[in-house]
Order: sequence, then C-alpha cells, then structure tokens
Amino acid sequence: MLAACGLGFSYRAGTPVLRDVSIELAPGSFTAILGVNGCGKSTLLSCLMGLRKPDAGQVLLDGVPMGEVKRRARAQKVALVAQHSHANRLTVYDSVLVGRHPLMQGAPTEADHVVVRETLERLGLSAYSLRYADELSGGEYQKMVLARAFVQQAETLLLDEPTNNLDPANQQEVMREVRREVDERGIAACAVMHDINLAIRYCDRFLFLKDGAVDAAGGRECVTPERIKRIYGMDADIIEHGGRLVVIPR
Ligand SMILES: Nc1ncnc2c1ncn2[C@@H]1O[C@H](COP(=O)(O)OP(=O)(O)OP(=O)(O)O)[C@@H](O)[C@H]1O
Repeated sequence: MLAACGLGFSYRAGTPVLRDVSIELAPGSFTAILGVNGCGKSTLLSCLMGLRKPDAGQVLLDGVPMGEVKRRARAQKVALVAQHSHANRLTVYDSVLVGRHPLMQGAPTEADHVVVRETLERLGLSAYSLRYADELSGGEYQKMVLARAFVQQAETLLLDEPTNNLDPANQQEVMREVRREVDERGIAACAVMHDINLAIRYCDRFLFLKDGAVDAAGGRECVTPERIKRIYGMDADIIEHGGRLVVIPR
C-alpha cells in the first residue's frame, strides 16, 4: 500500500507548496484529490510517485520509505498517468507495450502481448494499434497513456487529471474503466480531478487540498455545499438525481 504522512514540500525556500499532508491509498479504493489550480495537487502526486523528494514527512510503499525502493520494484507496484507526457515515434501498440517493461524478464512473451491487445480493445484503441503515437488526437493520446498504465498491472494507480482532453463520453469511459480496475482487481487508484461530478460518481474517497494543506479527507459525506464554497469560492447545490449525487453550481 502507498501512504504518506506529514508531507511538506517547497520548490523555493520559504514558499511551502505542501504542508503536513497525509494520505493512505487503501486497496479497493478510488481517491479523488480536489482543489483549485495551483494548490499543490500535482506536486502531491509527484511526491507520492517518488519523483520529488519531500522536505518533511515520508512516503511509504508497503511500509518501506519510497527513497529506498528500487526503480523497477516501484514500477511493479505503482503506475502513473502523468498530466504531460511526450509522444515519441513509436506505434500505439509499442507505446502501450512499454508499460509491461517492469514485469518483463527479457523479450515480451505471448502473455505480455495478450494483455496489451486486451487493454487496447477494452479502451477502444485497437484500430489505432499501428498508428504512431505522435499522430493521435489529444483524447486518443490520453487513452493510450491510460492503456500503458493499465498493462503495468500495478497495485496502485496514480492519475493526474486523467479526463483531460476527453469528450464527455470518453470521460465517463475512462473513469468507469479505472473504477473497474479498483473493483475487479482491488487496486488503489488516486486521481487529481477538476470535475467534481465525475469524482463524486466514480470515487469513494475525497481529499480536498487548500493552500497545500488537507482541508478535508473522507468519504462522500465530506463533499458538501459548504466545502465547495470554502475550496472553490463557488455557491453550489448538491442534489440527488437517479440515486446519484450531482453538484450544480448556482
Ligand atoms: N517546477 C516548479 N517550480 C516552481 N514552482 C512550481 C513548479 N511546479 C509547480 N510550481 C508551483 O507550485 C504550486 C503548486 O503547483 P501544482 O502543479 O502542484 O498545482 P496543482 O494543484 O496541480 O495545479 P493545477 O490544478 O493548475 O494543475 C503552484 O503555485 C505552482 O506555480
């Protein structure tokens, strides 16, 4: 399990971006990290991933400090869907196959190819297999990055704004597929989100960041009109519609 306690981080001395942030990503849970632009969400994710070293507190992967976990072991346990990743001159198929590398002993086996084919199919990308990744639309590319993370079959999946660039139907599909990984494989997922309605539909844990500190963490009960006002400065109603909670800005 991936967990962090008391994280502090600054890019520049005297300007803390994260302050005393604790989070636990339990198997079978899907956490949304929410908060205004610039409040530290992506920074938190990169600390959790071990890409940035916190100034205070620590990140633990199965109880071991992240800094002590070797890169390959880390990649076997934690997959990341980053906000910005650069396309290279690989086909979609090969770009997704790259996600299997932490699990491979040498050349890809038939089992690796099966996982890649099934994942491309599942995300509706089969027809793009032989296209070059740098020739995809923004949305197609985003789904390819998700496919690459899925084939890694890590216990923890971190996603930075995974529905960026996607049309409404694809946004639902991506969130549904992550939820399926959580429910069927028991992984822990954690996504930085801006769309509170997508978060409330698919996530079961919520961590609101305000000025780099945790304002609230918990289940759906912590998503209230008061919280939304406090975090975003926005008046909103939360209504029940067809058994689901929906946030409607006033
Ligand atoms: N590489 C960097 N060097 C210096 N400051 C940075 C760097 N990256 C981010 N920051 C600053 O740290 C703060 C938090 O940034 P971060 O990207 O974590 O916010 P965020 O909540 O993910 O924002 P958004 O919702 O806009 O993606 C911001 O004030 C940002 O300007």
